Amino acid sequence: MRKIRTYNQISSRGLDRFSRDSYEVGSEIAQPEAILLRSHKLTVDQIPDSVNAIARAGAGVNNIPIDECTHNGVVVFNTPGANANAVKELVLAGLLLSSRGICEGMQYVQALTENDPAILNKEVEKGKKAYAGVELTGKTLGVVGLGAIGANVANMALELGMEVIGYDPAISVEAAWRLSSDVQRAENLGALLAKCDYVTLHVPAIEATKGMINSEALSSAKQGLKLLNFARGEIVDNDAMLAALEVGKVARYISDFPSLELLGNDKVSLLPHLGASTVEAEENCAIMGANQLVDFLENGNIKNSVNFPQIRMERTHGYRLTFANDNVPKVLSQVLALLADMNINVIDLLNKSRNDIAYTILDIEQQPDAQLLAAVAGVEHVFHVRAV
Ligand SMILES: NC(=O)c1ccc[n+]([C@@H]2O[C@H](COP(=O)([O-])OP(=O)(O)OC[C@H]3O[C@@H](n4cnc5c(N)ncnc54)[C@H](O)[C@@H]3O)[C@@H](O)[C@H]2O)c1
Ligand SMILES: O=C(O)[C@H](O)COP(=O)(O)O
Repeated sequence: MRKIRTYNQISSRGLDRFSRDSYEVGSEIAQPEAILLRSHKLTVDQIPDSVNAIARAGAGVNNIPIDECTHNGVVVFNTPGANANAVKELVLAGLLLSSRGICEGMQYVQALTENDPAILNKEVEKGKKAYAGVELTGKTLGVVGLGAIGANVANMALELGMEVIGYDPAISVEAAWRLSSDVQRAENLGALLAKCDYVTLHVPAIEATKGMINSEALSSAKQGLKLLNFARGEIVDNDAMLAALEVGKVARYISDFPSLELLGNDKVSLLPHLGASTVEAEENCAIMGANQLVDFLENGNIKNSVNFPQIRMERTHGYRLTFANDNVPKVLSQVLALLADMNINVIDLLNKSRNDIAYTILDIEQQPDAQLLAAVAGVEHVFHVRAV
């Protein structure tokens, strides 16, 4: 039986992808071959040597120690785009919440104690002026990060009649294809902030983005900016944000990532990390993550990994082994020479690389035994070998 250790609540539609005959899946499993999780902050000591793969049912992988995984040959997957629509819809709610007195108006109505319908109606009509807002149509939205979510948000905002300016220095070709040509391009973050009434963040939490919304960035913002953060808390410097709210530079901060210093500020609206919490997104992410794990564990194929190359080879009639190595010359030729010396015929092979690592799928005539696996593992620069 293959063992999968789960963390967090994973949709049963995804867990059903692991056939009961071949997989044992649960949150108490010891020595798993793979881990399937959502936002659980995974520590190195929670990744035993038995683990070959980790799937994040979601987009952000800042809760996984990627470098250590790569070093140990552990393939890390995420599920790009699987929850993008859910986040886009909540961004729409965020835009409306920051524009109209929706929550405040609801609180006002809820606090009314009047029993007479006519007087109640009078109070409603008298009170509403305190909660008037502005419309989105005609305003300018800045979208920082134009990947799966950002592109969806940008296109949606155009349909709402907003002007849209995007900033993404590392935009992928696929993301650029998804984006409407009506989205204007900002050369840098400061230029975007200077022109926008609303800014929404959709970048991953990486070194380059942590604290990118700091006092310097906010100083270039238009007075009265409404900032939406459905990306990660650490992308915004909260002290700088509180100072900008104090002087009205930022009129409203909507964030999916509560933190102590933000609690209780009436210009800040906090949600409990709800961006991807829809039935549909949870199912999409769990199904995609589980499918990727199954294909990797059973065939060695890799799709949507954040640390290993994309690779897929059709099964042949032979036996399969896979290995990962430092991306340096002569490793593959040494493994092939070793097979030749052992008189083992190769049926098919595929080799791909990504940055510093290479990964090979090799179909051979003979079932790989412990001696062969140890011999491949012994080739200099090979750091992970698996019979699949
Ligand atoms: N609130 C939630 O529940 C929720 C749900 C899904 C994703 N997220 C967060 O949103 C992030 C984005 O998700 P996605 O699915 O769109 O990911 P994605 O990988 O499709 O898109 C991220 C984009 O950010 C761009 N980018 C990277 N560095 C940048 C920088 N310095 N400046 C501007 N752009 C930069 C990348 O080029 C890419 O196009 C995730 O990493 C995650 O942290 C949050
Ligand atoms: O990065 C993501 O996909 C989101 O933050 C969703 O996280 P969750 O799966 O824990 O809701």
